Amino acid sequence: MLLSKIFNQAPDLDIKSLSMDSRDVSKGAMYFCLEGMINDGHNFIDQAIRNGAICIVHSKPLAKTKADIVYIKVENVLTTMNQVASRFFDHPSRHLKVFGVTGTNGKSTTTTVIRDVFNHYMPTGYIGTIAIRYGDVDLQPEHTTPNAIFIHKTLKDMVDAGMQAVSLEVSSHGLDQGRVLSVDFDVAIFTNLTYEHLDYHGTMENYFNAKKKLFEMVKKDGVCVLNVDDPYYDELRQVCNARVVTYGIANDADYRADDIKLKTNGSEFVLAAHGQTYEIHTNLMASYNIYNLLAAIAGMCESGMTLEAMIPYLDHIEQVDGRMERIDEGQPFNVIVDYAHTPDGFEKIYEYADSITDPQRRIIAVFGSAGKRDTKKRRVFGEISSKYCDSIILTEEDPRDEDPREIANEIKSGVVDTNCIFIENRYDAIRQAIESANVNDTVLILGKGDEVFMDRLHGTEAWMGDHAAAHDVLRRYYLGIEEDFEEQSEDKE
Ligand SMILES: CC(=O)N[C@H]1[C@@H](OP(=O)(O)OP(=O)(O)OC[C@H]2O[C@@H](n3ccc(=O)[nH]c3=O)[C@H](O)[C@@H]2O)O[C@H](CO)[C@@H](O)[C@@H]1O[C@H](C)C(=O)N[C@@H](C)C(=O)N[C@H](CCC(=O)O)C(=O)O
Ligand SMILES: Nc1ncnc2c1ncn2[C@@H]1O[C@H](COP(=O)(O)OP(=O)(O)OP(=O)(O)O)[C@@H](O)[C@H]1O
Repeated sequence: MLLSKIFNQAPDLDIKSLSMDSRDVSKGAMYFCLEGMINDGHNFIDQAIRNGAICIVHSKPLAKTKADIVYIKVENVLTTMNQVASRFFDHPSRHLKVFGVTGTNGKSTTTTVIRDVFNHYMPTGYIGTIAIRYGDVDLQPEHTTPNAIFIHKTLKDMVDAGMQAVSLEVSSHGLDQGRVLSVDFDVAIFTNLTYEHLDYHGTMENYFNAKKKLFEMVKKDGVCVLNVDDPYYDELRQVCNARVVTYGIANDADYRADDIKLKTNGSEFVLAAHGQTYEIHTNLMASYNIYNLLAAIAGMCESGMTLEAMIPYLDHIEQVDGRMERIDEGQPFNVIVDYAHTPDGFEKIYEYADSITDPQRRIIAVFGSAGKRDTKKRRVFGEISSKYCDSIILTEEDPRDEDPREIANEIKSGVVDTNCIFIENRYDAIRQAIESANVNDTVLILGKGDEVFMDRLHGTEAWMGDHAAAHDVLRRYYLGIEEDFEEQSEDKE
C-alpha cells in the first residue's frame, strides 16, 4: 500500500508490511516504535532499518536520521499503529460480525461455542487461547489476544477465506496493551470477574478497568451481553457504549436458565427468552458452562440467528479442547481433564465433581501451579481442594525456574485434613490418581487443559498433554492394552 494512502502528505512509498518488532522486520516494512514494559522500540530503529524498514513511526525526538528513510512523528504510536493496521488490511473487522468475549473464566468456552454454532448461520472464525481457526485453517496462537498488526492481518485472511463473522477472545492484557483499539466490535460479551492476573494488574480495580474497555469500545449500534448474576454487573452496565442484554440464572435476565439438571454427560434446562420458554439439551456439563452457553446464545440471538435455528446444535457442541473433557476408556469411574487455573475455576469444577460423585465415593485431584506466576493463589488452591477432595496429588505444572517441590509445599500449606502427596513427574502423578480410583470415584486432572508443552528451567519442552496421558494410563495400566502412544492417537482420529 502506498504510504500516501496511509498518511496525508507522505510520499508515494510502497509499504509492503507492518512491524512492531525490529527482529521481525522485512524488506519494505513500516516499523512502529512502541514503548513496552521492558524495552523502548525507539532503541531498535537501526536494527529495523538494517532488516529492511523504509518508514519509521515514532513519538520521541530522534538523534539521527537517514536520508533514504521516511520518518513519521506522531503523538501516540500505539493508537496510530492500530489505525494503520486496520487501514493497511482494508478494515477487515468492518466486513465481519465481530464477537468479543472477555472475563476471567469462560472466554475460550464461550467463543468456541459461538464459532461452532454460529458457523451454521454464517461462516465464522475463532481467535483465542486454544487456536486460530477458520475454514480448514487451524493455527497455534502465541497469545490469546494477538497484537494489533497480527489481528488485522488474520481478520483479513479470514475475510479472504469467506468468513463473515469472528469470535474473538479478548484478554485483560490485550485490552490493557491496546491490542484491539481499532477492531469494530459488534457484540461485547462479559463472562465474570474473579481473582486472577494480579501479578500483572496489581489490583482488582485495575483488572476490572482493563476489562471495561471492551464495553466502552463496542460499536454504538452493537450490543453488550452481560452476566446479571456477576457482582460487577451494575458497574459494568454503566460504561456500556451500546444497548445491553442480560443473561443469568439467579436473577431476572433477558436470557435466563431455569430448572437446570446437571448430568455426567450433559445438562438440561429451560431457557426463558423473548417471552417464551425453550427446552434446552446440551452436551456441556457443569453449571458454570450453563452461564457460558447463555452468554453465547444471547450474543448469537442478538446477532440474527434465531433460537429455533440454534437449539438443534446445542446438544452436540464441539468439545472445547481441555475444558471439562471427559476421558472415557470404559472405566467404571469418572476421569475429567480441565483447564481450571484460577481459584474460582477450582471452586466451580469441584462443585460439579461433588454434584456427580456419590458422597460415599472419592474425589481425587491432580494439579500443580505455574512457576513465576501469581504465587498467592497456590495456598488458596490447597484450601479449596481440601474442602472437596479425598486425595490430592500435587505435581509439576510449568514450574519455569522454580522448584516444583517448593511450589507444591506452598499449595500444601493450605491443605487441611486431606491426604496430599507430591509426585513431580506429571504422567506418574496422573497414573497414581487413576490407579487409586475405585468404582464411581471422580478423578480430576486440572490446570493444563489441552496444553502440550511444559515450561521448565531450560525453556518450553514437549508434554504429551493431560488428555493423552489419561488415555494412555487407562489403556496401558487399567485395561492392560500394550501399544505405543502414536498408534493410539491415530486410532482415535
Ligand atoms: C506482560 C506482557 O503482556 N508483555 C507483552 C508486551 O511485552 P513488553 O511490553 O515487555 O515488550 P518489550 O519487550 O518492552 O518491547 C517493547 C517494544 O519493543 C519491541 N522490541 C523489543 C525488543 C527488540 O529487540 N526489538 C523490538 O522491536 C517489541 O516488539 C515491542 O513492540 O508486549 C509484547 C509485544 O506485544 C508481548 O509479546 C508481551 O507479551 C508477553 C510475551 C506475554 O507473555 N504476555 C502474556 C502475559 C499475555 O499477554 N497473556 C494474555 C492472556 C492472559 C490470560 O488470560 O491467560 C494474552 O492475550 O495472551
Ligand atoms: N463461566 C465460568 N465460571 C467459572 N469458571 C469457569 C467458567 N467457564 C470456565 N471455567 C473454568 O475455567 C477454565 C478455563 O475455561 P476457559 O478456557 O473457557 O476460560 P478462559 O477465560 O478462556 O481462560 P484462559 O484465557 O486462561 O484460557 C475451565 O476449564 C473451567 O475450569
